[in-house]
Amino acid sequence: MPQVVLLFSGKRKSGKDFITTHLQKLLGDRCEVIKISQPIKSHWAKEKNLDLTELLSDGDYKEQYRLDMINWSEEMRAKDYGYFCKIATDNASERPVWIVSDIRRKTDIRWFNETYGDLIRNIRIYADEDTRKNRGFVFKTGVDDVTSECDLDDYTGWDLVLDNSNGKQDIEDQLRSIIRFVANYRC
Ligand SMILES: Nc1ncnc2c1ncn2[C@@H]1O[C@H](COP(=O)(O)OP(=O)(O)O)[C@@H](O)[C@H]1O
Ligand SMILES: C[C@@](O)(CCOP(=O)(O)OP(=O)(O)O)CC(=O)O
Repeated sequence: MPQVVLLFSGKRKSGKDFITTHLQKLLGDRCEVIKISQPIKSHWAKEKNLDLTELLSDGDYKEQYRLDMINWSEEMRAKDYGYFCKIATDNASERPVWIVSDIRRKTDIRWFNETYGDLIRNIRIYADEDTRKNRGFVFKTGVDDVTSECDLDDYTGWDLVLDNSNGKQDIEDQLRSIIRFVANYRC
Protein backbone atom coordinates (compact mmCIF):
# COMPACT_ATOMS: atom_id res chain seq x y z
CA MET A 1 0.00 0.00 0.00
CA PRO A 2 1.22 3.55 -0.73
CA GLN A 3 1.31 6.12 2.10
CA VAL A 4 -0.27 8.85 0.02
CA VAL A 5 -2.03 8.91 -3.36
CA LEU A 6 -1.86 12.30 -5.11
CA LEU A 7 -4.60 12.70 -7.70
CA PHE A 8 -3.76 15.34 -10.32
CA SER A 9 -6.33 16.70 -12.72
CA GLY A 10 -6.53 19.63 -15.09
CA LYS A 11 -7.64 20.47 -18.57
CA ARG A 12 -5.63 19.74 -21.69
CA LYS A 13 -2.33 21.65 -21.73
CA SER A 14 -2.81 22.88 -18.17
CA GLY A 15 0.51 21.20 -17.35
CA LYS A 16 -0.36 17.89 -15.65
CA ASP A 17 2.51 16.00 -17.28
CA PHE A 18 4.92 18.90 -16.86
CA ILE A 19 4.28 19.29 -13.13
CA THR A 20 4.06 15.61 -12.29
CA THR A 21 7.26 14.83 -14.22
CA HIS A 22 9.12 17.52 -12.25
CA LEU A 23 7.63 16.21 -9.02
CA GLN A 24 8.75 12.71 -9.90
CA LYS A 25 12.32 13.94 -10.49
CA LEU A 26 12.28 15.64 -7.11
CA LEU A 27 10.91 12.68 -5.17
CA GLY A 28 13.02 10.13 -7.04
CA ASP A 29 12.45 6.51 -6.10
CA ARG A 30 10.07 7.44 -3.28
CA CYS A 31 7.34 7.95 -5.85
CA GLU A 32 5.59 6.23 -8.69
CA VAL A 33 3.76 8.01 -11.50
CA ILE A 34 0.56 6.27 -12.55
CA LYS A 35 -1.37 7.18 -15.68
CA ILE A 36 -4.95 6.02 -16.11
CA SER A 37 -4.54 6.65 -19.84
CA GLN A 38 -1.61 4.20 -20.03
CA PRO A 39 -3.74 1.04 -20.42
CA ILE A 40 -5.98 2.90 -22.87
CA LYS A 41 -3.03 3.97 -25.00
CA SER A 42 -1.39 0.53 -24.75
CA HIS A 43 -4.55 -1.13 -25.97
CA TRP A 44 -4.94 1.38 -28.78
CA ALA A 45 -1.30 1.07 -29.85
CA LYS A 46 -1.59 -2.73 -30.08
CA GLU A 47 -4.97 -2.68 -31.78
CA LYS A 48 -4.04 -0.08 -34.40
CA ASN A 49 -0.32 -0.76 -34.63
CA LEU A 50 0.58 2.73 -33.38
CA ASP A 51 3.74 4.12 -31.78
CA LEU A 52 3.08 3.84 -28.02
CA THR A 53 5.97 6.16 -27.08
CA GLU A 54 4.51 8.88 -29.29
CA LEU A 55 1.01 8.26 -27.92
CA LEU A 56 2.40 8.74 -24.40
CA SER A 57 4.25 11.96 -25.23
CA ASP A 58 2.81 15.50 -25.24
CA GLY A 59 3.10 16.01 -29.01
CA ASP A 60 0.40 16.19 -31.65
CA TYR A 61 0.45 12.45 -32.41
CA LYS A 62 -1.89 11.46 -29.54
CA GLU A 63 -4.33 14.20 -30.56
CA GLN A 64 -5.05 12.38 -33.81
CA TYR A 65 -6.34 9.40 -31.83
CA ARG A 66 -7.78 11.10 -28.75
CA LEU A 67 -11.40 11.16 -29.93
CA ASP A 68 -11.37 7.46 -30.79
CA MET A 69 -9.65 6.59 -27.52
CA ILE A 70 -12.19 8.62 -25.55
CA ASN A 71 -15.12 6.92 -27.28
CA TRP A 72 -13.69 3.41 -26.87
CA SER A 73 -12.71 4.00 -23.24
CA GLU A 74 -16.18 5.37 -22.41
CA GLU A 75 -17.73 2.12 -23.63
CA MET A 76 -15.45 0.21 -21.27
CA ARG A 77 -16.21 2.58 -18.37
CA ALA A 78 -19.94 2.18 -18.93
CA LYS A 79 -19.49 -1.48 -17.92
CA ASP A 80 -17.00 -0.81 -15.10
CA TYR A 81 -16.07 2.76 -14.16
CA GLY A 82 -12.93 1.61 -12.36
CA TYR A 83 -11.66 -0.59 -15.18
CA PHE A 84 -8.66 1.55 -16.21
CA CYS A 85 -7.93 2.82 -12.69
CA LYS A 86 -7.57 -0.77 -11.55
CA ILE A 87 -5.28 -1.87 -14.38
CA ALA A 88 -3.12 1.25 -13.97
CA THR A 89 -2.68 0.71 -10.22
CA ASP A 90 -2.28 -3.07 -10.47
CA ASN A 91 0.99 -2.41 -12.29
CA ALA A 92 2.23 0.12 -9.71
CA SER A 93 5.21 -0.49 -7.44
CA GLU A 94 5.22 -0.43 -3.67
CA ARG A 95 6.67 3.09 -3.42
CA PRO A 96 5.22 5.34 -0.68
CA VAL A 97 3.99 8.21 -2.87
CA TRP A 98 1.75 7.56 -5.83
CA ILE A 99 1.23 10.36 -8.32
CA VAL A 100 -1.81 9.75 -10.51
CA SER A 101 -1.27 12.30 -13.25
CA ASP A 102 -4.51 12.19 -15.23
CA ILE A 103 -7.69 12.16 -13.17
CA ARG A 104 -10.56 13.24 -15.45
CA ARG A 105 -13.85 12.02 -14.09
CA LYS A 106 -15.79 12.05 -10.84
CA THR A 107 -15.88 8.27 -11.16
CA ASP A 108 -12.04 8.23 -11.15
CA ILE A 109 -12.07 10.09 -7.84
CA ARG A 110 -14.83 7.81 -6.58
CA TRP A 111 -12.81 4.69 -7.42
CA PHE A 112 -9.65 5.99 -5.72
CA ASN A 113 -11.69 7.10 -2.74
CA GLU A 114 -13.34 3.70 -2.44
CA THR A 115 -10.00 1.91 -2.88
CA TYR A 116 -7.52 4.14 -0.99
CA GLY A 117 -9.84 6.23 1.23
CA ASP A 118 -7.98 8.69 3.46
CA LEU A 119 -4.75 8.29 1.48
CA ILE A 120 -5.99 10.32 -1.46
CA ARG A 121 -5.33 14.03 -2.00
CA ASN A 122 -6.99 15.92 -4.84
CA ILE A 123 -4.80 18.43 -6.67
CA ARG A 124 -6.23 20.58 -9.44
CA ILE A 125 -3.94 22.18 -11.99
CA TYR A 126 -5.41 25.27 -13.55
CA ALA A 127 -4.13 27.28 -16.51
CA ASP A 128 -6.00 30.08 -18.25
CA GLU A 129 -7.13 29.57 -21.83
CA ASP A 130 -4.53 31.89 -23.38
CA THR A 131 -1.77 29.93 -21.68
CA ARG A 132 -3.23 26.63 -22.81
CA LYS A 133 -3.52 27.93 -26.38
CA ASN A 134 0.11 29.05 -26.27
CA ARG A 135 0.97 25.49 -25.29
CA GLY A 136 -0.86 24.11 -28.31
CA PHE A 137 -4.45 23.75 -27.14
CA VAL A 138 -7.03 23.90 -29.93
CA PHE A 139 -10.68 23.32 -29.02
CA LYS A 140 -12.09 20.17 -30.54
CA THR A 141 -15.75 19.15 -30.51
CA GLY A 142 -16.21 15.69 -29.02
CA VAL A 143 -13.06 16.10 -26.95
CA ASP A 144 -13.28 19.42 -25.10
CA ASP A 145 -17.04 19.46 -24.58
CA VAL A 146 -17.49 15.94 -23.19
CA THR A 147 -16.97 14.13 -19.88
CA SER A 148 -13.29 13.50 -20.55
CA GLU A 149 -12.49 17.23 -20.28
CA CYS A 150 -15.52 18.68 -18.47
CA ASP A 151 -16.68 16.27 -15.79
CA LEU A 152 -14.58 17.91 -13.08
CA ASP A 153 -15.44 21.51 -14.06
CA ASP A 154 -18.03 21.69 -11.27
CA TYR A 155 -16.09 19.58 -8.75
CA THR A 156 -15.20 21.50 -5.62
CA GLY A 157 -13.48 18.96 -3.37
CA TRP A 158 -9.91 20.02 -4.17
CA ASP A 159 -7.30 19.81 -1.43
CA LEU A 160 -4.90 22.02 -3.38
CA VAL A 161 -5.29 24.17 -6.51
CA LEU A 162 -2.21 25.28 -8.49
CA ASP A 163 -2.32 28.08 -11.04
CA ASN A 164 0.06 27.03 -13.82
CA SER A 165 -0.81 29.94 -16.13
CA ASN A 166 2.01 31.94 -17.72
CA GLY A 167 3.47 34.45 -15.33
CA LYS A 168 2.05 32.83 -12.19
CA GLN A 169 4.04 30.65 -9.77
CA ASP A 170 7.19 29.21 -11.33
CA ILE A 171 7.72 25.47 -11.28
CA GLU A 172 9.96 25.56 -8.18
CA ASP A 173 7.20 27.34 -6.24
CA GLN A 174 4.59 24.90 -7.49
CA LEU A 175 6.72 21.97 -6.41
CA ARG A 176 7.38 23.53 -3.00
CA SER A 177 3.60 23.89 -2.46
CA ILE A 178 3.07 20.25 -3.30
CA ILE A 179 5.98 19.05 -1.15
CA ARG A 180 4.75 21.14 1.80
CA PHE A 181 1.35 19.62 1.24
CA VAL A 182 2.60 16.01 1.33
CA ALA A 183 5.29 16.60 3.96
CA ASN A 184 3.16 15.01 6.66
CA TYR A 185 3.58 11.70 4.91
CA ARG A 186 7.35 11.40 5.56
CA CYS A 187 7.93 10.79 1.86
N1 LIG B 1 4.92 25.91 -16.04
C1 LIG B 1 5.31 25.64 -17.30
N2 LIG B 1 6.40 26.25 -17.82
C2 LIG B 1 6.80 25.97 -19.09
N3 LIG B 1 6.19 25.08 -19.92
C3 LIG B 1 5.11 24.43 -19.44
C4 LIG B 1 4.62 24.66 -18.12
N4 LIG B 1 3.55 23.87 -17.93
C5 LIG B 1 3.38 23.17 -19.08
N5 LIG B 1 4.32 23.50 -19.99
C6 LIG B 1 4.44 22.97 -21.38
O1 LIG B 1 3.15 23.01 -21.98
C7 LIG B 1 2.90 21.83 -22.77
C8 LIG B 1 1.65 21.13 -22.24
O2 LIG B 1 1.90 20.68 -20.91
P1 LIG B 1 1.48 19.21 -20.44
O3 LIG B 1 2.11 18.98 -19.12
O4 LIG B 1 1.75 18.20 -21.51
O5 LIG B 1 -0.11 19.43 -20.27
P2 LIG B 1 -1.24 18.35 -19.96
O6 LIG B 1 -0.53 17.09 -19.50
O7 LIG B 1 -2.08 18.96 -18.88
O8 LIG B 1 -2.00 18.21 -21.25
C9 LIG B 1 4.15 20.97 -22.65
O9 LIG B 1 4.96 21.19 -23.78
C10 LIG B 1 4.84 21.48 -21.39
O10 LIG B 1 6.24 21.32 -21.43
C1 LIG C 1 -8.22 8.76 -24.04
C2 LIG C 1 -7.63 9.61 -22.92
O1 LIG C 1 -7.20 8.78 -21.87
C3 LIG C 1 -6.41 10.36 -23.48
C4 LIG C 1 -5.67 11.12 -22.40
O2 LIG C 1 -4.40 11.43 -22.79
P1 LIG C 1 -3.47 12.34 -21.86
O3 LIG C 1 -3.67 11.98 -20.42
O4 LIG C 1 -2.08 12.23 -22.40
O5 LIG C 1 -4.06 13.77 -22.10
P2 LIG C 1 -3.54 15.22 -21.67
O6 LIG C 1 -2.34 15.04 -20.76
O7 LIG C 1 -4.68 15.90 -20.98
O8 LIG C 1 -3.16 15.89 -22.95
C5 LIG C 1 -8.67 10.59 -22.42
C6 LIG C 1 -9.78 9.93 -21.63
O9 LIG C 1 -10.88 10.50 -21.63
O10 LIG C 1 -9.58 8.88 -20.98
